[in-house]
Order: sequence, then structure tokens, then C-alpha cells
Amino acid sequence: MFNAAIKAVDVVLNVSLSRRTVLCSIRHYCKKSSKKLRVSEALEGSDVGSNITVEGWVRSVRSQKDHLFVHVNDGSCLQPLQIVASSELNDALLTFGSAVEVTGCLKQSPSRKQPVELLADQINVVGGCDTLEFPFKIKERHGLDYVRQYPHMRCRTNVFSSMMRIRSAASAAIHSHFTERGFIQIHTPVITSNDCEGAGELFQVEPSGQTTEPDKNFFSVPAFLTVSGQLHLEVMSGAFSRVYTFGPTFRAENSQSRRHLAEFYMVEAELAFTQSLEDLTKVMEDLFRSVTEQVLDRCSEDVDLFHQRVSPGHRAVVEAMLKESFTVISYTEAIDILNRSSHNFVFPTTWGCDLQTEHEKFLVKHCGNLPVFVTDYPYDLKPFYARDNLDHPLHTAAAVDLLVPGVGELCGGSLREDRLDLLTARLAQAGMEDTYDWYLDLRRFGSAPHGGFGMGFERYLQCILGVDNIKDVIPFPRFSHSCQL
Ligand SMILES: NC(=O)C[C@H](N)C(=O)O
Repeated sequence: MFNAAIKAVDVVLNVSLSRRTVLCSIRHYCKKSSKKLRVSEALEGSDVGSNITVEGWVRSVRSQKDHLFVHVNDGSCLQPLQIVASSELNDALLTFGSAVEVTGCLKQSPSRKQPVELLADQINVVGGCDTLEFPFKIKERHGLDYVRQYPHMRCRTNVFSSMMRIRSAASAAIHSHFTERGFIQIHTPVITSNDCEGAGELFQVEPSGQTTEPDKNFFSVPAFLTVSGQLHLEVMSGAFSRVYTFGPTFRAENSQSRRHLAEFYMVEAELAFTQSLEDLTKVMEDLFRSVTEQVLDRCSEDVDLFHQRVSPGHRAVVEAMLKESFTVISYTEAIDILNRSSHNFVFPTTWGCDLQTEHEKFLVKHCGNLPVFVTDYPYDLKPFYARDNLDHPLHTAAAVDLLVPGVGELCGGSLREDRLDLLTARLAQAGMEDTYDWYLDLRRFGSAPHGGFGMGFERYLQCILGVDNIKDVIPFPRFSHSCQL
């Protein structure tokens, strides 16, 4: 093995003076003991001069007269590690996509393209890859539409692996954001008996092959996959004041649109002793800003890949969002703006109508292509939990949506109806008084004014990265007629 290393060095010694200077030192200074490093750790350069082993997948193989350049990536970062080896180490199995284990001496690279390179004395092909069958081709840039067809393979592409690292960093940033601000994380249940949003978009849960007769149900009551953790958070905010949850939520919406998924992740927060929508919008804006700043800071290379390749020009949009404070308009003002515009909307607007995506996107553009809070929606548009703005001349609820560039609605929240008599009346009107007796108890025993919101995590990623299709920001998208893998 050592002989092979020497040969590799000798071969490369002939290449150029700069390489000679660097590589000559291999015989004298490379520490013998070998340690395993991730590619990102190797690229940091602190192990230059050491014998190391990296494991990963081949991104490219370039064979020159006497030596071989192999790029290996293990998903820890965007940049691959360049392996330089004697062409004697070439192997028919060493192809694009194969899994390898490489041992050698880490050296500073003479090229500006990478900080270090690994002078290999051993390349082990752990798993070969039939490049003819492999869906991705070397040096080809595959579009998101193409790679989406291979949900089990797309993490091997640069763009999708960048996405997954950004997703992971954003997720960590959300947890640290709330932890730093004294919020307690609550694991709200995935299986629940409530339909928080009241929209009837529920997936019912029953063991497979069981009867659907009501008295023989597994849970005795109908049980569903959660559409929102809000009501459980409300319970917890009554003891911990500030709580949040971040997990999967489910909507049985029969949609294959670029904005909807049947399973998506939602960040939800609930705050006791919250008196106004303004208090709530501050928390929402703070969350957006701090998480985005952390993501841009921690994943700059990955984010740049998106802003340069997937959504050119989007970086300026993100920077503007971070610079300017978010606009706030009421729903009534929003309807005025829409009615005054000469734009031909598919859905006409009158006071009382729900805002459609086309309206939301128009309002964002109207406000300088910047995030905009729309507050005080018609009472009848909002679920039973939204607080009635009794003093408002029109019948509105203290509810707010945050609309953002490229996406439309990113967050939805409200002050919660905390007045027992009003809440009881509203539930009674909907025939839900008994189901929600426990919810009424929250208003009976030490009730505090409170409010909260939810932010769709995938929509958030779409927004900061400029990704058009929500299916491209989640590892395994679920939507109607699609549950591959
Ligand atoms: N926690 C929230 O306020 C989110 C809200 N329940 C929703 O699903 O849109």
C-alpha cells in the first residue's frame, strides 16, 4: 500500500513544479496513523499532513496520462474532495455514482479550485454503480422536474442534497430560535380526535383490515391524523406560557398543486398573555428573520447554489425581506387594493370572500414584493377558535396571515377566543359543544388571553430559496395519487 503511495507521488511529481513542492513533502511529513474524516472536515484543512480515510460517492472521474482525479462527496457539504491517485489505482468499478473508501495523505492543493486534496494510496470500491442504468449522468445538470421522478435517488444530486442540508439547518435554527426565547417544545400528537381547522380535510386512522363500525373502532371514537397541533398547544400554553411544536401535519386536500402537500411540516407557537395581533406579528416576523439569517449564515454555499442556479435573482428578494420591516394591512384594505386594481383575477373579490393565491401574490407585489401581514379577516371565514373583534364595525376576527413573495400565505394565526360565553355560543351554533368541552375548560380555569400561529415549513423553504414546487423541498412528497416509497 505504501509503495502505491510512493508511485502515486512519483507520477505526479512530473506534472508541475508547484505540485512537486507540495507532493515531495508526502514522504517526510505525512503522519502515518489514519483517521476517518467527513469530506467537510477534510476540506477544513486542519488535517493537512495527516493520513486520512474518507468514504463517499464518486461525483466525477478524470483520467489523465499517469494519474487519476476523482471527486468524492459524502453529503456533508456541497464541495467534493479531490482525490489524486496513480492511474494504477484505476478500476473498472470506479465510476460515477460508485461508493468508495479512500485512504491517503491530505495535502494543500496547488489549484485554487479546492483548498486540499487527498493523495490516495488506496481506493476501495465498496459498491459499484452501473452508469448506464443510473438515472443521473456525469456532468449533466438535471432539472428539478427530472430528478423528482427518482425519489429514492434524488438525494445524490447536488441541488437536492443542498436542499436537504438547508432543510436540516433551518429545522435546527427553528429549535434554537424558540429555545433561546424561553419557549418549551411540545410533542403534540399525530393522532387526534379533533378537526382543529374545521375544514373536514382529515385522514381517518384505523388499523388496516378492521371494521369501520363506530363501536368497534380501535380508539372508540373517530381518530384522525392531525391537521394542526394548535389546540394541544393551547392546553400547554395554559401552563408554560410560551410553547411551540414542529412536526408533520396532514391535510386530505385533493390537490396536486405546487403549493400543497398531503403531509407537510408545520412550526406552531402559542403564547399566553398575548393581547393584540401586533404582539403576535412581532413574534412571527422575529421567527422569519432569525431563522433566515441563521440559514444564510450556516449554509451559504448551499443557498448560493439555489440563488445562482435554481432561482437567479432571488437573493435580492431575500435580502430585501430581511432589510425592510413587514407591511401590515387589514383584510378590508386588502380587498380595497384588489378592487381598485385593473388586474383580471380569476376569482373576483368582494368583502367577505376568501383570498385566493392570485390575490395573495398580487398583494405581495403591491407592497413592493415584500412580506405583508393581512389582519382582521371576516369572522365567518375563520374557524371557531378565532377571537371575535366585537368593537369592529364589520364583523371580523382577530386573525392574521403572513403573505410572502413567490408563495402567498406562509403563516396563519389568531388571537384565540378566550371569553367563555362567546366561545360556548359559537361551538353550540356548530353543534360541537360536547366535543370541545375540554377546550371550554381552558377558559373556565385560569384562562389568559392568548394567541398563536403556524408557519408551513416547506413554504418557508420555497420562500427563501425561490423554489416553485413544494414537492422539491421535502424528502418524500405525499399528495393525492402519490405515495411512492
Ligand atoms: N397554530 C396555528 O395557529 C395554525 C393554524 N391552526 C393552522 O393550521 O393554520
